[in-house]
Amino acid sequence: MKTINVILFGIGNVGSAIINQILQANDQVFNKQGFQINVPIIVNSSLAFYNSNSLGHNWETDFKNFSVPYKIEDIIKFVKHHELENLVAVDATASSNIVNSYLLLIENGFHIVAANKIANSLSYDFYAQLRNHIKAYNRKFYYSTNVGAGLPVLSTLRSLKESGDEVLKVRGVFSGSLSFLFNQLSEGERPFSNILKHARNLGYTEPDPRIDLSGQDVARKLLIIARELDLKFELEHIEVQSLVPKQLNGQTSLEQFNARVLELDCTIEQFVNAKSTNEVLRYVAELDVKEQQAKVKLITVSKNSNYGLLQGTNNLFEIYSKQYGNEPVSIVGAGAGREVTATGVLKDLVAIAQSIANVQSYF
Ligand SMILES: NC(=O)C1=CN([C@@H]2O[C@H](COP(=O)(O)OP(=O)(O)OC[C@H]3O[C@@H](n4cnc5c(N)ncnc54)[C@H](O)[C@@H]3O)[C@@H](O)[C@H]2O)C=CC1
Ligand SMILES: N[C@@H](CC=O)C(=O)O
Repeated sequence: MKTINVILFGIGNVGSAIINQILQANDQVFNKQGFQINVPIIVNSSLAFYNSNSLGHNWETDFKNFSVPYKIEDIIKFVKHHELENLVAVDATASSNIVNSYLLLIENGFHIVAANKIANSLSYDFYAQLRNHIKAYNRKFYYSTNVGAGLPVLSTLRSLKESGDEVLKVRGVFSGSLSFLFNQLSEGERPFSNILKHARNLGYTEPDPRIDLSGQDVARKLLIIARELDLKFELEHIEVQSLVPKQLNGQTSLEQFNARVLELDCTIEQFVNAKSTNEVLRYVAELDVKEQQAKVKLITVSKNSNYGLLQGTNNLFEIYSKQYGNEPVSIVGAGAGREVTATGVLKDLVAIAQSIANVQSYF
């Protein structure tokens, strides 16, 4: 039986769901494939809980009672002292702090699985350096949840490219929280700021929802798609329409933004008033590969269109390619949420575990 040792950075919405799904899957699924996943260390922004075997179902109490301040060097010292093998650092934070340690972790034997999009949306130089490091140290870097949460978007793009097809355009609704916000808004019951609060409580938005509202989260996803298609784009290449009111745009703290969130309603009201009754608002992204153009903007669509019919946190990815012609490959499904994202992270972990345990995967 092979053991995969996951060091989990971030125990919020996604991180906590990852732990619970691992604990459930080990006995029911993973052991039958010849491996199990242990989680000997979990950390948040300041504290770490160490357990050289693995967490139990009472991990939250253990964390509360026994976690201690840490530095990344302490994590590395611990795994070496306990001779832990098959190490995977899982980044379930929204912080660049851990990203700054990726290269050091790789040098110390860690594979990387990231829900955090920051690493893949920094400069192209870092994007290339990270991949060179992964190759040089014979590690794996998986990040399927960077685009579309648990949806098979990046794997579909990769398989089209590797089978010789040519992706010409990718467009759609790439934000789960903004999908939820605008399809709830079209119900006409509640103000935008109230729906935003609900989206945050449900774990759909980024820790700072301005990352969603400003279009930065969608721009990161579009950038990651562009780079998967070998376009050496920078974030600046992407034209982004921000929904954050100008007076709140970047000059305020998160606390000040939260205190003034009602001002968001006035901004959104202008867009609502400008559309016709049989239209709804959708926040869309579009990459034109040939024209090398990438845009993120708010548009109006017919209520009865495939965009207008999106519900919940559903994303829509339309992938236009040479072989598929005018009918795109379409991927629709939940684009945010702690459980679907954790499932996406587990898919990445299982891919690493299967390669270590020499398990034949059918896809
Ligand atoms: N929530 C969702 O539906 C999806 C989230 N993601 C990504 O997953 C990541 C986490 O999202 P959530 O769990 O919703 O956020 P969250 O705010 O619920 O959890 C973030 C966790 O990271 C910890 N953290 C912050 N800074 C840290 C640091 N320097 N070192 C270690 N831990 C640190 C926080 O203490 C918290 O436990 C984000 O990057 C997000 O973009 C990706 C797809 C979907
Ligand atoms: N905040 C993001 C989470 C998934 O990437 C979103 O709303 O899509």
